[in-house]
Amino acid sequence: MKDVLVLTTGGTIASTKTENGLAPGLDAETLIGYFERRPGVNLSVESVMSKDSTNMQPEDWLDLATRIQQHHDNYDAFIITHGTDTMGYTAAGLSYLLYGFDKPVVLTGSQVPLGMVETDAVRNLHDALTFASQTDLQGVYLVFNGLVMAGTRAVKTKSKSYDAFESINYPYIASVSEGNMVPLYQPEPEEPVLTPSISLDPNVFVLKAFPGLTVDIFDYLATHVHGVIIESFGNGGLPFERRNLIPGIEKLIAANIPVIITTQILEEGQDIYLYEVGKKVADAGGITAGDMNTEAIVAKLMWVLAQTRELETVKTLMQTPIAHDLDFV
Ligand SMILES: NC(=O)C[C@H](N)C(=O)O
Repeated sequence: MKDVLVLTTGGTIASTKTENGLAPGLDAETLIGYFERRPGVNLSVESVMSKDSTNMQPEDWLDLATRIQQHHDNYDAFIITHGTDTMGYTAAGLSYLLYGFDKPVVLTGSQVPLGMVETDAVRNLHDALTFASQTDLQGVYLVFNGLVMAGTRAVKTKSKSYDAFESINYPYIASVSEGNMVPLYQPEPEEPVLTPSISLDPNVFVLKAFPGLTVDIFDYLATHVHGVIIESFGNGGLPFERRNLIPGIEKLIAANIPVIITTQILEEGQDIYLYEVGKKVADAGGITAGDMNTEAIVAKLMWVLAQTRELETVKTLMQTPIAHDLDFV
């Protein structure tokens, strides 16, 4: 018998029409009624919160991770129903917070609420249950529209279609349909090298570069945040002519604030030394995030900063592959 705990958090999957637009309203017992009963699977449910995932913040990831850790011995697998808008962030956040967790944790949700004829929720619930109850894999995964993705690699790329999520820079783990799972990729086992830690420092900032960005924003960042993520251009470049941003990076490093460099380009990661515009960023102390996505970098940096603010250690941890988040830097 497999004991599976469903944790509900809200999202479109649990939403109903209100005079203010769609909002979560479906209670956990009603939601669990939509799962089909399967021989050998015992389902329990716990309502954690009832939020549009837009309102979910790092404290909510901590709440979920703590509960899952507390329930570790009582269940074989966990399913979290969640809004799609920030599900990629929560999946990444839980991947770090539950570092070394030896059971599957599966997030799912829907683009159309349960109870509407065209809903994708029933399918996603069934598929999440199929994967959660059949897989031998451990750690955090996201199941959507028949595909299973690593929690650190799932990015929402469509705002309305059923195939809302893509696995970025990493193969899909499995496909799921009508109770059957077809494994597509066996993730490399990762040697546990770190101590698990359920803590976060949410004091980070994501800065998206654009032509015309001026360096003065760095003065504010240097005195207000503990870590900065810059979504640079292309392979990791930032301008060094006219509105030169390089002194801004140097200022942050001098203030002991790590500067993580990622790219606005969704696929294929970056190669920071390929161009002069990237090498200057690296020489100024920018820490390349390789092929990690922004969702994973945000969550990882919060997790790392809660453990250390020592720049070299932050760099080492950020560039250590965790939960399949990173293939190269
Ligand atoms: N499809 C969804 O779930 C979107 C919703 N706004 C949410 O993230 O909660």
